[in-house]
Amino acid sequence: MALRWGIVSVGLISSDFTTVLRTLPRSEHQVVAVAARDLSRAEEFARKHDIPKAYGSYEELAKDLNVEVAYIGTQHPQHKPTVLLCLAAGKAVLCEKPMGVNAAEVREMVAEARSRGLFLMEAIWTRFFPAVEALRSVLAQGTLGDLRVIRAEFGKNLTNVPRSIDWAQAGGGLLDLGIYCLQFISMVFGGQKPEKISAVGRHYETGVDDTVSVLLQYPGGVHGSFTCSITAPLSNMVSVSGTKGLAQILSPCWCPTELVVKGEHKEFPLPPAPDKEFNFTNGMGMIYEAKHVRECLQKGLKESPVIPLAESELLADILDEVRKAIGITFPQDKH
Ligand SMILES: NC(=O)C1=CN([C@@H]2O[C@H](COP(=O)(O)OP(=O)(O)OC[C@H]3O[C@@H](n4cnc5c(N)ncnc54)[C@H](OP(=O)(O)O)[C@@H]3O)[C@@H](O)[C@H]2O)C=CC1
Ligand SMILES: O=C1OC[C@@H](O)[C@@H](O)[C@@H]1O
Repeated sequence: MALRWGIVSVGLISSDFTTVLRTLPRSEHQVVAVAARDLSRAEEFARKHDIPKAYGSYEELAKDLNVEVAYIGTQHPQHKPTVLLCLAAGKAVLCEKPMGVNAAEVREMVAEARSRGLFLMEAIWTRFFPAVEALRSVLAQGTLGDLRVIRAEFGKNLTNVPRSIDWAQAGGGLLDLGIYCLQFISMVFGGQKPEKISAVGRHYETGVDDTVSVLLQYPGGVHGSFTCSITAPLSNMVSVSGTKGLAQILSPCWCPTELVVKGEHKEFPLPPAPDKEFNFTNGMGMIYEAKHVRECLQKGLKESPVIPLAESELLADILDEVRKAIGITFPQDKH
């Protein structure tokens, strides 16, 4: 039975995700509706992607009984209201990262999903790439020995991307790029709560975070560190080091296809996407999370075992602490 998707908002990532869904067998995934704040834009998107139903409001899509799961592709501050809207209408939800602007928002969404017995997942698509699955396998086999340190970097000049420098839209590197680094560190250290968090960083002229470095001490004398930046290019790699060796996820670490383990290079090419256009790097890699959502729903799961809701809450808690440490507050923090 095909999983019936509704796409909420017609922006850049929504276009990429819809493109990916339409490469999948129609017997497994179908995009049945799309909604935007403006009907004409929704209709244009529907024409581009051959979607049967277009709405001029998210509310109308939420009421569409033919939609089983909503994909939330709005900008950060609009994630919570649209997630809550779709949950209230009984939809399963896949929400783009970061699911919330802060931990309070994430917890509100998680509580709502749990109270309604509905599936909710944060689209940390990185965790579903074969290269990252291979890293998890290497770690589980003890190939690196006793872990000592993990480092991650993600920096690119995003000052030409309006939402990235817009304080009102919760811009900056931490929520947008830093979350990728942090989720690697948290994954490697088993979703444990760090014992100590410290951070230094600079603000961009619009009040969002520009470049931030974070140090995280975990139980057992191990630690992780990351740097994210919206103005300076960084290596965009992840390294995991233990007493028996080093593993590296090569750039682009947030959507990787290459893993190096103790010097041995392994490639995990994306599925072919002939004549498909994407707005973002390795967009075809969203196929993995899309398949995962369907697998979860077929099993009757209410959350992903790969990116559990408690992990989304933990990531948000840590990012809150980092923002507080470097003096970045958003309007949502005042509630
Ligand atoms: N997984 C990944 O690889 C990626 C994830 N993302 C995530 O996806 C989300 C969207 O990013 P992206 O597609 O670049 O965003 P866009 O700039 O394309 O905006 C997405 C949608 O947000 C709505 N929107 C835009 N501006 C405003 C505003 N000021 N107030 C209210 N709503 C607004 C619009 O919805 P409407 O269409 O209804 O008008 C727009 O289409 C982000 O949270 C980002 O973190 C982004 C890129 C890659
Ligand atoms: O998640 C994303 O992918 C990498 C960057 O383009 C970032 O802005 C985007 O949100």
